Amino acid sequence: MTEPTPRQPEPIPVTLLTGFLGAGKTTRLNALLADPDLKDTAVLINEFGEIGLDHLLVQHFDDATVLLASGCLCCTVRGDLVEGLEHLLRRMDNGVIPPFRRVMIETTGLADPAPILHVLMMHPYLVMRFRLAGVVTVVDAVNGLATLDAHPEAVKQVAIADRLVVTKTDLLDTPERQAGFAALQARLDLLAPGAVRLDAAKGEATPAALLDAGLYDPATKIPDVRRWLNAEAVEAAEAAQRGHSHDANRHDDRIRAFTVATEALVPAAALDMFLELVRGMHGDKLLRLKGIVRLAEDPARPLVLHGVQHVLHPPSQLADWPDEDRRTRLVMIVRDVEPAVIRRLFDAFMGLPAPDQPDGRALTDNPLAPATLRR
Ligand SMILES: Nc1nc2c(ncn2[C@@H]2O[C@H](COP(=O)(O)OP(=O)(O)OP(=O)(O)O)[C@@H](O)[C@H]2O)c(=O)[nH]1
Repeated sequence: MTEPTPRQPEPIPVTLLTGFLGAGKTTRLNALLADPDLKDTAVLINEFGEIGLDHLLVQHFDDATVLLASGCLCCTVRGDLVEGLEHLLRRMDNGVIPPFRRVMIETTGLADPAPILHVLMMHPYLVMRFRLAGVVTVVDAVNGLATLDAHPEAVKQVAIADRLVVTKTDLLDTPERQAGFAALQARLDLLAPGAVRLDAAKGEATPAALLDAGLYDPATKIPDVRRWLNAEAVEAAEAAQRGHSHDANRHDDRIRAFTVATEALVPAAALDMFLELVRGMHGDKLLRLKGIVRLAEDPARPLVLHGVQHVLHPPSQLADWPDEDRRTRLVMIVRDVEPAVIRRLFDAFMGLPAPDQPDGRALTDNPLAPATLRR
């Protein structure tokens, strides 16, 4: 008789809380952790900010709190993060700390969030035990505009957000500040059209609104693709931007959010080649990719894609389509690359080459190209 395979525990949702220096991350974290529903949350903090976590909460979460080294940028943080997450799991699995139901990671204000997301997407063990529940970016209503102008990392933090929390709107007490805030809102529309925006001062940044930005509806555990992709908002923003000229000197004007959609079935090999090429040629410019794909080989079970720069989360398949919309839809956020270039590439791999374009010709006239693409 064969031993029953032990059931894999449900992956634990992880929320990444980011935002520029002084934007209000720790204040938000404190407010969230005060909610009784979040009492079994483990917290990883990149460094303690000036106001720190509320004293009682630090005590309360002491066993489940890991203070990461204060080295703030990219690679140095990766090892600490892996170690921090493994440490938490080990202590939970051994019964040293009570089980936690979610993890929140607060980055430093200067952090590029991509390497942190990479850990959650490609670590062979952690990827099985944790799932990304979303990126929450905090933006200061008063200083946000100047910060976006001066700091490309702040632009990136905003561009990859699933949720944007605007703080300090209570300080918009002069016409200048109000005008600055209106300009900030326009920038956020352009940079992160798919991110739901919440005003902290109006009490909108509730745990429910912030913490479950992942694919699965937390209440029903059913995938909610429409809400997760929010492709409609990205399409609407793209339409609104069409025809506008851009000042190429501004960091965020080089960022574009766009969608690629098709009714056609997508052959797995064509999708693989498309993704390989996009990651190979434009990986560092691909800030974020989310998508759902109707595979030719298995059209009834949609494939879910999620990537940040060169790194793609191992794709997963849903048991069924969650709603009537069965189109393949990809939402991409790119920097310094024209959406048209990516779209042409997608069409070329889908067997819809544009013969007047070098991209299309290179694929269709190339004797080494797969037979399905040759004319
Ligand atoms: N008026 C007002 N002040 C706020 C709000 N949110 C945060 N603050 C204040 O802004 C300052 C910075 O907030 P923090 O929560 O420390 O910001 P942070 O992003 O964690 O800062 P760093 O850790 O330095 O990156 C603190 O003095 C907060 O009290 C808000 O919505 N309104």
